[in-house]
This record gives sequence, structure tokens and C-alpha cells, in this order.
Amino acid sequence: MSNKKPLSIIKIGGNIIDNPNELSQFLVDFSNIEGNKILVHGGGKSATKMAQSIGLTPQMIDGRRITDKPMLDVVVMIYAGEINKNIVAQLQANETNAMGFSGADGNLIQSTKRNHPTIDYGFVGDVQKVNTTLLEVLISNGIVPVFCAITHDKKGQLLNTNADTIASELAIALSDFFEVTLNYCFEKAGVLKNVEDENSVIQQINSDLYSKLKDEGAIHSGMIPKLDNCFNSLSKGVQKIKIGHHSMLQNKQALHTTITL
Ligand SMILES: Nc1ncnc2c1ncn2[C@@H]1O[C@H](COP(=O)(O)OP(=O)(O)O)[C@@H](O)[C@H]1O
Ligand SMILES: CC(=O)N[C@@H](CCC(=O)OP(=O)(O)O)C(=O)O
Repeated sequence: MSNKKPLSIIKIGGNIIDNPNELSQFLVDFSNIEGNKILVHGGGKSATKMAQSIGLTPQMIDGRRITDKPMLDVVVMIYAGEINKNIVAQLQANETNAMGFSGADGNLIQSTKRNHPTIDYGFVGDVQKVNTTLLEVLISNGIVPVFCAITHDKKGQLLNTNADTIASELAIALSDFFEVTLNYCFEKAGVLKNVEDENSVIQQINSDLYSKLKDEGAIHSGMIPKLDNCFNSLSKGVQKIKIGHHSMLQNKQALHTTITL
């Protein structure tokens, strides 16, 4: 038996954030989780809307946003500003002592600008290092860290980083110190056999079943990087990973998908 303390890392995505009722219900469920916890939020949908409203044309490749300078300005304002600060304020209203962070704050998450042989992703970061020392101090003092999808390169440059990947990299780095459960919450009940049918939740998925369903086209778009992150985290020491609707956080009977290697 491990004597590490449990830590829940919860990630929420754009569809929950974009729906004020759903978001406030989620934040109540999140506040009711006992023990050590971290929240990671995306917000891709809000950033896309804002970018379009000022005449930019959003572009995603393999679940990653092409981020030129004007788009970087938008995502910093939306993720590190509007969304992060509103979530922290709502958590404070729920008596949860949250603190909002980008990766630059306290050098919590350092990344390097993505260097792809054929695609110029622009200001997109791949995580290199997590400041686990500072995170441990914060968590052990009862602070609930709330991360947005912005990191930095330690040379003064902010970088846009997929929020699923941030959750996964935090989980990997912190599993040396905690017994980590990683929960990906989104608008559906789990990974579905048929994306149109909420009753087709796959209760357990391993890498073989994932490859098969991906080849058949049953798993596609944003679910691909999410599951790639899950298998990467499990192979690097994260103890437990679940994907599902946020009702699974409070109701242990709620259907969801557990990821296994
Ligand atoms: N088999 C599947 N089961 C559930 N969702 C799927 C599946 N295949 C593709 N998806 C899509 O993946 C999306 C979730 O990925 P993403 O949009 O990145 O989530 P998030 O809201 O967490 O950012 C769902 O909204 C759904 O449209
Ligand atoms: C590089 C990159 O793709 N960054 C993401 C970060 C936000 C995110 O991941 O938001 P969701 O969880 O709501 O999808 C983006 O700008 O869309």
C-alpha cells in the first residue's frame, strides 16, 4: 500500500465553460470534493468565438490551435484573464480557497515552443517542467490551484498549451508525491461507442480497444488527443484516470469511462 496522500486533478473543457449554468453546477460539485485537488480549465470554444468576433480565423490541427501573435493575445485574455478569474471568484463564493495560475506564475509550468518539421503552430508550448515544490507547498496549505491553458518558456514568452495536456503533465509530475486520480469532465457521459448515443458509454477502454475504435472512426476529433494524453499519463505513473460528465465527481454510480493500459 502506498502512503502517498490522494490528489484529484480535474480538467474541464470548453463546452462546460461556455454554459454558465453547467459551469456553476460543476463548480459546486468540484467544491464538494474532499481532500487535495487541482482544477485545470480549457476554454477553446470561448476563444474561438472571441477570435471570430474580431475578424481572426481560428485554425486547429490535431486538436491544437495554430496560435499567431493576434491569436495569442486573444487566448491570454480569455484563458488567463476572463475565464480563470471568474472561476476563482465562483470557487471563493463556494468557500473553496482557489488561486488562479498560468504556467508563468511561480514558474509553475515551463514549456518550449513547439518545433514541428512541417507545421508552424506559432506560439504553442509543449510542457517541459512542473514546479512540484511550489505546488506541494500550496496544496499542503489548503490552497486549490486553478490552472489555465497558458504556459511560458522562461525567456519571457507566453505559450498556448492544450488544457488536456496540462492536466496530464501535472498528473505525471505530481504522482511522485501523491496518489493521483485524473478526471476529464466534459459534456458527455464518457467515451461513447456511438458519439450520437449517450447510452453507449464504454465503461473501460485500453489501448487496443482505442486503436480499433479510432481506426473505425468511432473515436475522432478532440477525443483523440484526450485519450493519447490518458495513455501517456498511465504509462508514467498516474494511478487512475476517468472520462465522463462532471456528475461522476459526486455520484459514484454515474456512468463513466475508466482508462487502462
Ligand atoms: N467516441 C467518442 N465519445 C465521446 N466523444 C467523442 C468521441 N469521439 C469524438 N468525440 C468528441 O470529442 C469531444 C471532446 O473533446 P474536446 O472537444 O477536446 O473536449 P473538451 O470539452 O474536454 O475540450 C466531444 O465533444 C465529442 O464531440
Ligand atoms: C494549443 C491549444 O490547442 N490550446 C488550446 C487551449 C485551450 C483548451 O485546450 O481548451 P479546451 O479544453 O476547451 O479544448 C486552445 O487554444 O484551444
